[in-house]
Amino acid sequence: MIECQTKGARSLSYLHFFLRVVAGAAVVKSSRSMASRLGPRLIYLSSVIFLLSIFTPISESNQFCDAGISYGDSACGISSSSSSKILIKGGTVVNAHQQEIADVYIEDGIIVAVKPSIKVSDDVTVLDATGKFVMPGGIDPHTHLGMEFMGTQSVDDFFSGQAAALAGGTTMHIDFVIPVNGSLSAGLEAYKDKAKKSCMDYGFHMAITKWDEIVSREMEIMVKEQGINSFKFFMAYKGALMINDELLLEGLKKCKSLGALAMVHAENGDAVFEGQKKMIELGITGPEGHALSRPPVLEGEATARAIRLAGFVNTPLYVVHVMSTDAMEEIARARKSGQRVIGEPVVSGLVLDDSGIWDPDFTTAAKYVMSPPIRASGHDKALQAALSTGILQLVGTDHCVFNSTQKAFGIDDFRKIPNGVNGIEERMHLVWDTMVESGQISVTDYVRLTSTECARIFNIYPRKGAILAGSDADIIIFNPSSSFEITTRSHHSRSDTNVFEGKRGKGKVEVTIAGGRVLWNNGELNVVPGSGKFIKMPPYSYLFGGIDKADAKYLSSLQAPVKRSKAAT
Ligand SMILES: NC(=O)NCCC(=O)O
Ligand SMILES: [Zn+2]
Ligand SMILES: [Zn+2]
Repeated sequence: MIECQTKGARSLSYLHFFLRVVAGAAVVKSSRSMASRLGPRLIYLSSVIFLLSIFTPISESNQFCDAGISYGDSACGISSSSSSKILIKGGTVVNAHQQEIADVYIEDGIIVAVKPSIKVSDDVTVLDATGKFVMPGGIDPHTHLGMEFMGTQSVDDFFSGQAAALAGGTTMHIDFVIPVNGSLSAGLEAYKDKAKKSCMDYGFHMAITKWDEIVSREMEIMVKEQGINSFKFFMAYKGALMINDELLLEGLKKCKSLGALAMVHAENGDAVFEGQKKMIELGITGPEGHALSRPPVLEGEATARAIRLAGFVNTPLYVVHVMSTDAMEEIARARKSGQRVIGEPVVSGLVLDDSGIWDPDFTTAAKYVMSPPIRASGHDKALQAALSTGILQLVGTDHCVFNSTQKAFGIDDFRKIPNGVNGIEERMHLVWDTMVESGQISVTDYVRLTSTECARIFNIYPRKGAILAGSDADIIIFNPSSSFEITTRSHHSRSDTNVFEGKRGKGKVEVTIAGGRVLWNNGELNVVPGSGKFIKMPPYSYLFGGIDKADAKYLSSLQAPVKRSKAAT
């Protein structure tokens, strides 16, 4: 059991309790002596004290309750510490490069020391982590909170989605800004507004949905002034977000010139459109039509095309939500040839197969509709193997949740089912159980795949993704001997369904510390809207190192004179 309240926090609670008792007594006494000389003034004074004592927060969880939201039974009582000094004692501290038994001392949101036997004063909150892993909080590279998509909006916003993330051990996420009518700056303003209610740190990628001089200039502003270092190109969603090869080429060149990472949703959108028409003509209108209309070959084709175009421009490429063996093998081939390609599987693709989408119950089947689709059994295992051998580099979620009422927009036509599934709360547990418990990866690999590699790729390491002196205090305490179970009843998402319903496994995130505060502690969530920070991500991550040398070599090879003999007349 984890010790949680500091002496300071306890005495604050006692003081609060005392204040309430005194003020309450004063109200009673003054009402009894109403006829006395001081009556009206005393009534006024004591009533003010009494009201103040009622509305003075005991802990931040009161603000959480004021927001009209509660998670768990005791979220509105005295819960986690708000101390700015925390000592995590006796755990196994795991970084991507090593693990060691050590204490971790935190002050004002920053890790101050990581070493054995740290001594602290009485005002420090002490968390005993003996027998447990102390790891960097998860970083989810791929989310869509409050996303306007397919005529509706994903139900988890920057508060509920982040609260769910924290309950599952994730302390930062990177969301995709969607431009407004192609305008990046209008899109960014809209997302800054959505993110005002954040209760944990976040960053932004930016989607590119049209091309002109203004967009090109706005990309520069995003990178140089707004802390965005990655741009996503949707090769699918014809008639909505989809771009063509010409735009992709322009975008790749611009990304390279800015040191920004190009990302692709790789599916052949024209062929998907054809596939959808074919299914409807055949009378296949249910959710299974979604999977049948966009088979793995279309994901493989688009992945190969994006890789070749990025190779042609010589700029790094990040392939989001790799769902099939077809796409994964294209990435493997490119990496083997020396090309800088990052592959991101998502937790739904790693642990689920397509059986759900064939369920006879529409609500059940529709909840699995996402793009690219969750594939037939076999792809999941291949993606796990690719992750464990370094072909794929990090795990995201693509958390983009629509409830069963929204999914029912497509009851007669699978093309109208909003695409997206959950995962932000479940990723850390499912990756542990699937990959570490099965012996496919080590604990240090787990940290790399769920946190460190994301921080490196998006150029915020070691501020994020590490337990080192000077890093942000985003930390989880993970009990490998405990267990988890996923249910819609107990999850923190606003959705009324969960694609991982009923999954159980070993390991449990017992404590989540974000920004140096204990926000999740043994089933109690203690979050404050507006407390999360936007994390600026600078350009030119490690993926760009040496690109200029390769370019220079290529250019000089072009300048070698070609000797031709004069043609006979
Ligand atoms: N993946 C999905 O189905 N929905 C979210 C948008 C996207 O990433 O394509
Ligand atoms: Zn996508
Ligand atoms: Zn996505």
